Order: sequence, then structure tokens, then C-alpha cells
Amino acid sequence: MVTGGAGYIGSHTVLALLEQGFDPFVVDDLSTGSRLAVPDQVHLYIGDVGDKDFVRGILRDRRPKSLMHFAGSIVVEESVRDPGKYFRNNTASTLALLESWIAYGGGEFIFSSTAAVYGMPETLPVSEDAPKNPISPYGSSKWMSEQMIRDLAAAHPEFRPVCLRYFNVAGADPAGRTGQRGPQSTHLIRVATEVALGLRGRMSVFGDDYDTRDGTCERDFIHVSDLADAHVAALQYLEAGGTPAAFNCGYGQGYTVLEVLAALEQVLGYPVAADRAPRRPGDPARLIANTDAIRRSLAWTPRRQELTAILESALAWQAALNR
Ligand SMILES: NC(=O)c1ccc[n+]([C@@H]2O[C@H](COP(=O)([O-])OP(=O)(O)OC[C@H]3O[C@@H](n4cnc5c(N)ncnc54)[C@H](O)[C@@H]3O)[C@@H](O)[C@H]2O)c1
Ligand SMILES: O=c1ccn([C@@H]2O[C@H](COP(=O)(O)OP(=O)(O)O[C@H]3O[C@H](CO)[C@@H](O)[C@H](O)[C@H]3O)[C@@H](O)[C@H]2O)c(=O)[nH]1
Repeated sequence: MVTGGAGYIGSHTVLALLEQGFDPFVVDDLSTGSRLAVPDQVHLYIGDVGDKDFVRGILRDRRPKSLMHFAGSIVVEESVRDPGKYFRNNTASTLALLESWIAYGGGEFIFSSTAAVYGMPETLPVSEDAPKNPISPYGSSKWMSEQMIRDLAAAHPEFRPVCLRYFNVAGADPAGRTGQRGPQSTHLIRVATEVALGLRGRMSVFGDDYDTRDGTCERDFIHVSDLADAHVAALQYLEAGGTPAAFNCGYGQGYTVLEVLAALEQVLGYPVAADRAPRRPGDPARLIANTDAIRRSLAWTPRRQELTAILESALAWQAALNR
């Protein structure tokens, strides 16, 4: 069972599950996702994961062996303006889903968490046991969910969770079957590809006075298809008897905003219109994953680590979406 499987990361993971011989179905309320992102052979149940009657009915009918929980709200800035939405749709909905899952006797559970649980990390690359000091309601809503998951796992031994903390997810399925669809994206690579393709006028580089190589923020970008493979690897880890755990999902390598734009210009062969702008509130200067744990514990081999591969797939998807 894949909640949020009609969204960006969930739809890539459904493809990875199909490729590995699993038989997924999707539960999604289509609030930001699209039915077009769900392959024809995969059943889509439309509804809210926080609705216990709805979820229990699906569990009774489908008897899933494992659950991947992607459904949630994801815009950091919106969470600052409307925290209640994030505690409701991320934390409270996750609790309702967990209670339904545990009452059903469910075992393997994989949760979409985020590097935002660390806030402004003091030590880089940041490892899983670093202090959790989220600085946005979005990050808090996910850290609260992780704490519920941890405590429920201690009380219910059959419930075996893995929390995956994603760093900066980017790119699209290299075969062009799915990608990011939302119209109002604020993510750097999505915005830059829209400018590159003439879908937006200009873009801003938020802050050039950080303590980094070139003054702009540095991030650890992970190709969404590698992230999808990490979910399959986490499922296989649990199927092999793996114990509850949290893993950072990144490559352990950072690129600054200006390095990303330079690489994009190299791929395009023409410049991307970007203006210097003040810092965006809440942005940590550097966010890089320590990836020792995921590389040690999961059978996961990233295959698309080149920034160029991420940018080319993002450009191809964006161009196809607007054709
Ligand atoms: N995109 C990123 O950079 C990023 C980074 C870290 C973590 N995450 C997490 O990964 C998960 C997936 O994110 P995404 O980028 O694919 O976002 P997305 O908006 O594309 O996907 C979320 C999906 O969940 C569905 N949904 C939302 N609330 C629901 C509800 N109550 N019931 C049923 N369905 C619901 C939406 O319709 C959508 O299809 C989220 O939990 C997000 O917090 C994303
Ligand atoms: O038009 C833009 C958009 C972004 N940036 C900068 O690019 C960097 C990356 O920003 P963005 O792509 O918005 O990602 P983050 O703010 O790093 O957050 C993403 O990555 C986090 C984990 O690292 C996740 O928790 C969040 O959900 C996800 O949005 C930041 O320094 C931004 O200031 C710009 O300069 N101009």
C-alpha cells in the first residue's frame, strides 16, 4: 500500500516497486497529486489517509503486507503561515494511519521524513543521531511523526518502521513516465528549469553572503529515481528482518545554488536569467547528508549521482509537461 502514490516521489516509487516485481496499490486524496501519475495497472483509492473507516476498509479488502507512507503537505513556507494544516495533515493524519495499521496487525512501514528535522545542523555532514531542532512547522510535523513511530514500534513489536530522511529531491524518471507536476513549485531545480524553458521570466538567488564556497547555500541533491530505489531497498531490509531505523537519503555531496545554475547553463548552452536577492528566511547555509548508515545497512546503489543527470531529466520532464 502506497499513500501519496499519485505525487512526485510516491509515483516514482510505484514504478520502482513494479520493476522489482511488487504489486502496489495507491491511496491518495489527489490534493496535490494526479491520477495521471498512477500507472493504469495500479489501483488508485481516492480518499484521506486520516479517515480511519476509509483506510480500514482498504486494509480489510486488500490485506497489504507493507505500507509506504508518502501522503502529506510539503511546502515549508506555507507551514509557517498555516502550521495547523501541517500538524493536521502530517502529524494527526499519520497518527490515524498508524493506529489503523497497528490495529490491522501491520508490520513493515516506511515513512517519508526529511532533512528539515535537523534544522540548522551544527556538524556536517549531518548524521542520523544529530540533534533534531526543526525550524519550521513542516519540520516539526515530521519530527513529531518520527517520534510517534519510534514509540509505537517499542510498544508493538510486530510494527517495524523505517524512516527515510530525504535531502533535496530533484529530477524525474529517466524514461519520462513521471515527474514533478505541481504548478507552484519553489524548489531550486524546478524553478531553474522553468526559467530555462521560458515558462517563468527570471528567478532569484536567495542570499550570496553565506559562509560557503561562493556565498550561496549548499545542498545535497538526490535524484528522485535513486530515492525511489532506496524505498525498495528499505522494504527489502525489513523483509529480511531489519530492525526499526532512520536513514538519511542523499549522496553526501553538496552543490551550491550558483554551481547548480552553472551546471544547468552548461547543459543548455545558454544563460539562465537569475538575479541576486536577499536571503530567504529559514534557509540553512549548508545541508549535507552523512550517508554511512544507508550505505552500510541497505542494499542501495545510487545510479544517477551526476548533477547533469538530475538536470537533464528535470529539463526533459518539464519540456514534455508543457508540450
Ligand atoms: N519533495 C521533497 O523535496 C521532499 C523532501 C523531504 C520529504 N518529502 C516528503 O515526501 C513525501 C512526498 O512528497 P512529494 O514531493 O512527492 O509531494 P507531493 O505533493 O507530490 O505528494 C504528496 C501526495 O500525497 C497526497 N496527499 C496529501 N495529503 C493526503 C491525505 N491526507 N490523504 C491522502 N493523500 C494525501 C497528495 O495528493 C500527493 O499525491 C511527503 O511526505 C513529503 O513531506 C519531500
Ligand atoms: O528560486 C529559488 C529557489 C531556491 N533557492 C535556493 O536554493 C536552495 C534550495 O532550496 P529548495 O530547492 O527550495 O529546497 P530546500 O529549502 O533546501 O528544501 C527542500 O529540501 C529539504 C531537505 O533538505 C526538504 O525538507 C524540503 O521539503 C525541500 O523543499 C536554498 O538555498 C534556496 O534559498 C534559490 O536561490 N532560488
